[in-house]
Amino acid sequence: MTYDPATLGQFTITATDGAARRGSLVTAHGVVQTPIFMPVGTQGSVKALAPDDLDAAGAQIILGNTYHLYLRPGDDLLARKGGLHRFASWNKPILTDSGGFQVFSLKDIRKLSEDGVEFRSHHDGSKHFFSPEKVMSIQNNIGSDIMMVLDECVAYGADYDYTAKSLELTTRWARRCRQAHPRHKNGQLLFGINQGGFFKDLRERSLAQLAEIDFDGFAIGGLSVGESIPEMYDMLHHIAPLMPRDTPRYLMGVGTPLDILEGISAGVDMFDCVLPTRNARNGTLYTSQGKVNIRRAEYREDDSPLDPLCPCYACRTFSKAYLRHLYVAQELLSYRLNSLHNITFFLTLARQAREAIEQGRFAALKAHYQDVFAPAKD
Ligand SMILES: CNc1nc2c(CCc3ccc(C(F)(F)F)cc3)c3[nH]c(N)nc(=O)c3cc2[nH]1
Ligand SMILES: [Zn+2]
Repeated sequence: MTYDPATLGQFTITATDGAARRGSLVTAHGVVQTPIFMPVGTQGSVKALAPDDLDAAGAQIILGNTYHLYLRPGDDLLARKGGLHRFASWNKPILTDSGGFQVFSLKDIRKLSEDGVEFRSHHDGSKHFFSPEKVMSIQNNIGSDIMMVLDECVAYGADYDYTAKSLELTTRWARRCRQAHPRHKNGQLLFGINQGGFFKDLRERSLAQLAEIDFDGFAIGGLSVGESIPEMYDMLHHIAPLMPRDTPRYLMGVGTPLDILEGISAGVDMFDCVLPTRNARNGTLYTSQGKVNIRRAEYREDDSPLDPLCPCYACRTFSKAYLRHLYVAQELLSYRLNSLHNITFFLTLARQAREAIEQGRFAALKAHYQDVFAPAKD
């Protein structure tokens, strides 16, 4: 790819509406417009969708995972194939998570030390070790445009002392990642990850420590880990405004349409979530009129499109009755069409947010969707 080292990593805010920001981030594989939703492609593919589907849906950047890609096909193989962009024929930006969260989600098959984390592969039980330097090397081999530092995402409910110790380790690891990956080496940006659990003073301490390190952006980690919505929103609104203003803010693993709009209202710029593709596979579809469970018998003879306002191929071409049939018949086409629709919905939501911020009507957009997705009044 060709990029201009002078502008690489530049984040420009072109409009604000309250704390919400409309911006753009220069990466080696193109400029990313924010606020943005990033489809999750754990193993180098957004499940059931091909790059041309993602292009058609308006995806600007996809996510990959160090943990999964290291285990299979192997970051050394990816390096030999010219990196993940070429291997997966995706020529737009890629962000890779460091693998920290995935390893810590493996529960007891891992051991934590100052130097890193030892874990067993969920494929064959073989032993592996991730140090900050190792995950930087893996992400170099993957060739992602945005790399994440190795961090410890403490479990929901971790006590103050454990959380305080953990954030210090995460900061030391962040420094080692920075040292291992010189600024913008082969066009790759590096984001720090804020931790500190649900303790506001620890969150501020983590942020103060990370802000001293030269990062291209900052993520909020340790949320969407099983806490209640009010707990997540409370911490989100506390910490987001305290993060550096002139670099992107990424809220990891969030979230539902309403969570994303809440995050944008707090000043967050980047989001990722597995919901669109995961829920597509269980028939839960997001539409401009609310959630539709395509399995329901009421759609058996429904000739109307899934979402009359949606421009996606599934909504332009098929009826609810057919989409329901595919799901019930467990046809593979059901995964593809439902995933295409849900990804289009989340990307459209982000585009509508960008336009609303430019026009100073973000609060109205948020209120509209709060009505659309209000919990069913029983
Ligand atoms: C769902 N909740 C959640 N997800 C979280 C994630 C994963 C985000 C992610 C990134 C890439 C992929 C890929 F599959 F597309 F690759 C999948 C998921 C976190 N990641 C790190 N590093 N620290 C955190 O503290 C953290 C907290 C997280 N809460
Ligand atoms: Zn659609």
